[in-house]
Amino acid sequence: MTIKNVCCLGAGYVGGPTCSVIAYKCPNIKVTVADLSKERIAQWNSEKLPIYEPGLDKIVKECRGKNLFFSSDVQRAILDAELIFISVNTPTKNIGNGKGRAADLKYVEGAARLIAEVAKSDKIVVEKSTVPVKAADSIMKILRANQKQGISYQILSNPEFLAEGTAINDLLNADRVLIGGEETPEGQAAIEALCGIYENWIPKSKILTTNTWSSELSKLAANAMLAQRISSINSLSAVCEATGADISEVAKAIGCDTRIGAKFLQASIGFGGSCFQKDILNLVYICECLNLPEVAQYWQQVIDMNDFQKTRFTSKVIQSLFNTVSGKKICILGFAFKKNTGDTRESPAIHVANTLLDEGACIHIYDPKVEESQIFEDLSHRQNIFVYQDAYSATQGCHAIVICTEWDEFMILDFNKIYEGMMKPSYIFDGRKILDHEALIQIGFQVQTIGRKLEREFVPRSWSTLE
Ligand SMILES: NC(=O)c1ccc[n+]([C@@H]2O[C@H](COP(=O)([O-])OP(=O)(O)OC[C@H]3O[C@@H](n4cnc5c(N)ncnc54)[C@H](O)[C@@H]3O)[C@@H](O)[C@H]2O)c1
Ligand SMILES: O=c1ccn([C@@H]2O[C@H](COP(=O)(O)OP(=O)(O)O[C@H]3O[C@H](CO)[C@@H](O)[C@H](O)[C@H]3O)[C@@H](O)[C@H]2O)c(=O)[nH]1
Repeated sequence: MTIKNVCCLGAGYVGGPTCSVIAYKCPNIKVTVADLSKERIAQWNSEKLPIYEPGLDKIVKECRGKNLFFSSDVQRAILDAELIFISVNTPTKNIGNGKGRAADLKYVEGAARLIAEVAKSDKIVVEKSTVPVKAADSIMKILRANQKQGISYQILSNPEFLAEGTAINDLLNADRVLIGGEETPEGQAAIEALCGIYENWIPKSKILTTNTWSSELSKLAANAMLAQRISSINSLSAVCEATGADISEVAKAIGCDTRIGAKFLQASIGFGGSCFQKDILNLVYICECLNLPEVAQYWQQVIDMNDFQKTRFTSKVIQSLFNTVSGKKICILGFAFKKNTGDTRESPAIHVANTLLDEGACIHIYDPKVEESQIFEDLSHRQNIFVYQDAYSATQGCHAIVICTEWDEFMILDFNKIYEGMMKPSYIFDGRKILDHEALIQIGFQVQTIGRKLEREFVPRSWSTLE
């Protein structure tokens, strides 16, 4: 079966880029991205897209109106499509059973019920959202319980592995595409149909097909393993700070072992983003439900270590500033959870800002891509927050700078100029290990970073030079 008409429910960080790339690579397929939010769809149809992702603008502008459409007419999109991606949000439940841990599947269920209500022909329904193992079973039950005569459904699991900031490259050059489905002839035919879409640009050898449950679990497992590496290296960064070892040197030394590999060993202020914490909590909850408490505790440690790292870093900032930040101006450079995105979900910068505000500090914030309104919303519209449009004005008159996101532009700032405008002693806390610490110390800064002791006696610049 060759698919000619695809729709995607959910025009978010996954649905938008994924379907744009499908449209771009498959000019013969009509792709409609549909969302219940009229506002989000209007943004996708405007000059300024709702998300910032390098390379996305070009692809959307090339395909939009040709074979790529953004629509809030969800019913129409479902009616016309042969294959439907469900790419809706699956946040952590915030009420009831499993509160704070289990994935909330209300939007997935809502999408399934909508398909059941509207569909008038056979549909392949593809789980793109990250879901607990066995979620496809629930979707199938809803669809089949509401099945109209003569209509049949196949459910596939096709988790998405893109990372924000590199989404387009990840989609164009995926390490692998994973498709799980039923082991029946109909299930296999549906898998073949979805493979047919990806084969337009992904080599066959990189398209893995499995049973549905392996596919669902692999997504949670991949995120848990990636986050575990970050927590492991962050735990060692604390040992480095206490001993004089340097975490960058340690990461390089262990990463050279091809069995370990160099990626995802960047010690940091802690991982953020909408996925890692949510998906590990989900895995922990599943393990508890399966009566596997030891396995649940094992993965819970990855999150506990991340919380420890965020708290440890923020405490260091406060302690270094003579154990009080009350009334001090502190500049946070970078508010997104990583560079090259405007996304702030679970950003460690939120933790840093809130803790400093609790201690009475006045916060100056600059991020190249995060909207001012988003920062105020993330910090619950608290007092003493000032958002700037560039790093120089944000740091002016501040006692300290805290680097929370590894934006490239922070590496090439004129720190001599920044130093002149700051209160003395001037502190920099580099939570991303991106700056030239030796050069900053030469300028006169007091510098602290992750995973490396940089203790220097405080000597103001004028005392240290013989004039
Ligand atoms: N953000 C990522 O980098 C990433 C990567 C891989 C997987 N995922 C997973 O993909 C899923 C989506 O994540 P996201 O970041 O794109 O979420 P998002 O919040 O950006 O977007 C979800 C969209 O779904 C819409 N929606 C909800 N119910 C709907 C319905 N019934 N019909 C149509 N639209 C509906 C919402 O209005 C929202 O715009 C999640 O399960 C997430 O875990 C995310
Ligand atoms: O060595 C590293 C790598 C990452 N991070 C941090 O970890 C977080 C997550 O980064 P990253 O994984 O690059 O971005 P995400 O967009 O959250 O992508 C993750 O989550 C997605 C959603 O499930 C998956 O699809 C991706 O494969 C997975 O990498 C960010 O705060 C990074 O700064 C580190 O601290 N050190």
